[in-house]
Amino acid sequence: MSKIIVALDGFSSCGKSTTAKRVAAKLHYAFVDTGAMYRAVALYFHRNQVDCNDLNAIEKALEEVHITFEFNPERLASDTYLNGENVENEIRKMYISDIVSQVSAIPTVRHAMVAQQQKMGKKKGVVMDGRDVGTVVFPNAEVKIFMTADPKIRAQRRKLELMQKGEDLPIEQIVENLKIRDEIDSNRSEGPLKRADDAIDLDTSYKSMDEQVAFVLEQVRRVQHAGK
Ligand SMILES: Nc1ncnc2c1ncn2[C@@H]1O[C@H](COP(=O)(O)OP(=O)(O)OP(=O)(O)O)[C@@H](O)[C@H]1O
Ligand SMILES: Nc1ccn([C@@H]2O[C@H](COP(=O)(O)O)[C@@H](O)[C@H]2O)c(=O)n1
Repeated sequence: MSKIIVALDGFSSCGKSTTAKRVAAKLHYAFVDTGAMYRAVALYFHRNQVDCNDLNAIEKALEEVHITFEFNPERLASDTYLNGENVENEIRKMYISDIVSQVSAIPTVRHAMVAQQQKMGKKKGVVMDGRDVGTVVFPNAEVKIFMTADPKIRAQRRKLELMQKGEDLPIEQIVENLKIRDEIDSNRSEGPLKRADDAIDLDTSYKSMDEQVAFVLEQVRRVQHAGK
């Protein structure tokens, strides 16, 4: 069976990454969490006080940012590394969620990340999740899914996840963060969050994780059988 590209885009906290991870494992494909890349850049900018309005400083900083993924056998998933440091936990914290959309809206940042993502998917056999995978990174991806979910359900799921990681935040703060991020992500000039015309919709509000994964796998099988 020839390898394809599976693009999962959509709003924050709809279940893109967890679904993509499981689909990739089932297909023996690579999984790329593009959000983790933007979060790692945001962490670097935060730590080094990079001025988001200073193009020279941004370009210089991006030369210093090296993002890699390494499989963690304890989590059975890949951890994100920034210049050799495991930043997987740090980039998921709320202070990064609060700044990442400002950083990811900078065109120079997007150009650098998109180029890396395109390299990662060059040989196909990849499941990639994000906001612009089916529109900008791989407009010819064989399977494109656009994920949505009720904002209250998304916030509740994220609250539970953060609690499990030791961050107990009021639901209102999480709702606000998701709302602001979706707004900035949808309205930026470069690579905005947008449903590709040929994407298939998946509303995860009342779906189980298994159902989500099965839905995506069904689309993959359909495309693979059609192309045989
Ligand atoms: N169908 C589901 N039922 C219950 N919980 C779910 C479901 N789908 C996803 N979740 C949970 O919701 C949370 C958010 O999921 P996930 O991180 O995959 O979303 P995402 O779309 O990748 O978010 P983001 O874009 O913010 O990274 C996770 O804790 C995940 O386990
Ligand atoms: N393709 C992408 C992926 C993500 N972003 C930005 O990163 C933020 C964090 O992403 P998560 O998937 O971890 O929530 C997101 O809010 C976007 O600002 C992006 O721009 N493009």
